[in-house]
Amino acid sequence: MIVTIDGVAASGKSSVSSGVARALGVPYVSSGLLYRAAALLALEAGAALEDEAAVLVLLEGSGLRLEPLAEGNRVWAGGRELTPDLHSTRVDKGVSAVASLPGVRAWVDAQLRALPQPFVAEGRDMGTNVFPHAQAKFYLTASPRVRAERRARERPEDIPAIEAALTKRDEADRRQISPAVDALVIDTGPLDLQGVIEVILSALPEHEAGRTS
Ligand SMILES: Nc1ncnc2c1ncn2[C@@H]1O[C@H](COP(=O)(O)OP(=O)(O)OP(=O)(O)O)[C@@H](O)[C@H]1O
Ligand SMILES: Nc1ccn([C@@H]2O[C@H](COP(=O)(O)O)[C@@H](O)[C@H]2O)c(=O)n1
Repeated sequence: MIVTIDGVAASGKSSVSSGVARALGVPYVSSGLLYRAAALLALEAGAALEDEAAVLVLLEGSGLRLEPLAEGNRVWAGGRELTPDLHSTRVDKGVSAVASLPGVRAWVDAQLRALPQPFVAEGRDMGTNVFPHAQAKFYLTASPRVRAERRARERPEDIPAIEAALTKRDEADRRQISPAVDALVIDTGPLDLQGVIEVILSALPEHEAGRTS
C-alpha cells in the first residue's frame, strides 16, 4: 500500500504525512529530505548547484540513506546524520536548483522506489511520477501568507521574508509541482493539523484506513 501526499512548500506535507502514517501504523517517506541532502552536500563541497556531474559524484560517494519512520525521517551520509542541517535557510534557497537536475531526480526516484512498502510518501511528484499507481493520492495547498505564518514559528526570519522565499521556491519548483489528476486537493488554510489528517484518513479506502501494518 502506498499513499501519496504532495503539495507546495510548507503546506504541511511532512506533519500531515507523519500523522497519517502513525494512524495507519506505517512509516512515511520524505522525498524532499533527499533533495535537501543533495543540496547540502553540494553547498558543503563548494560545488555549483547546477553542476549535475559534480552533484552526482557527491551523491554516489556519500553513502546517502533515508531512514523513514512514522515519527520523522532521518538522513545519513555514511555515519554522519544530516537531518538537523537540512532545514536551514541556505538549503531552502539552494534546493530547487539541485532538484531540477534530471540525473539527481533519477537518483532520488531510484532510492524511493527501492524502499520497502507499505508507506506514506510525501513530496512534489510522488503521485504523478514516482508512484503513479499509489492506492490513494492527496495534494495540499494553502495561501503563501498562511504557510509563512505557520513556518515563522520555526524560522528566525519575519513573515514577509518567509512568504517571499516560499513563493520563490514554489515558482522554482513549478515543473516538479502538479497535482495528480486522481489526487484529492485539500486547502489546509481553514483546517488545523488534525483536521487535515482526518480528511485524509476518512478519504482512504476502508481496508487501507483500517490496516495497522
Ligand atoms: N493544518 C495546519 N494547521 C496549522 N499548522 C500547520 C498545519 N499544517 C502544517 N502546519 C505547521 O506548518 C509548518 C510547516 O509544516 P510542514 O513542515 O509539515 O510542511 P511541509 O510541506 O512538509 O514543508 P516543506 O515543504 O518546507 O518541507 C509546521 O510548523 C507545521 O506544524
Ligand atoms: N518530490 C520532490 C520533493 C522535493 N523536491 C524538491 O526539494 C525541495 C525541498 O522539499 P520539501 O518537501 O522539504 O519542501 C523542494 O523545494 C523541491 O525543490 C522535489 O523537487 N520533488
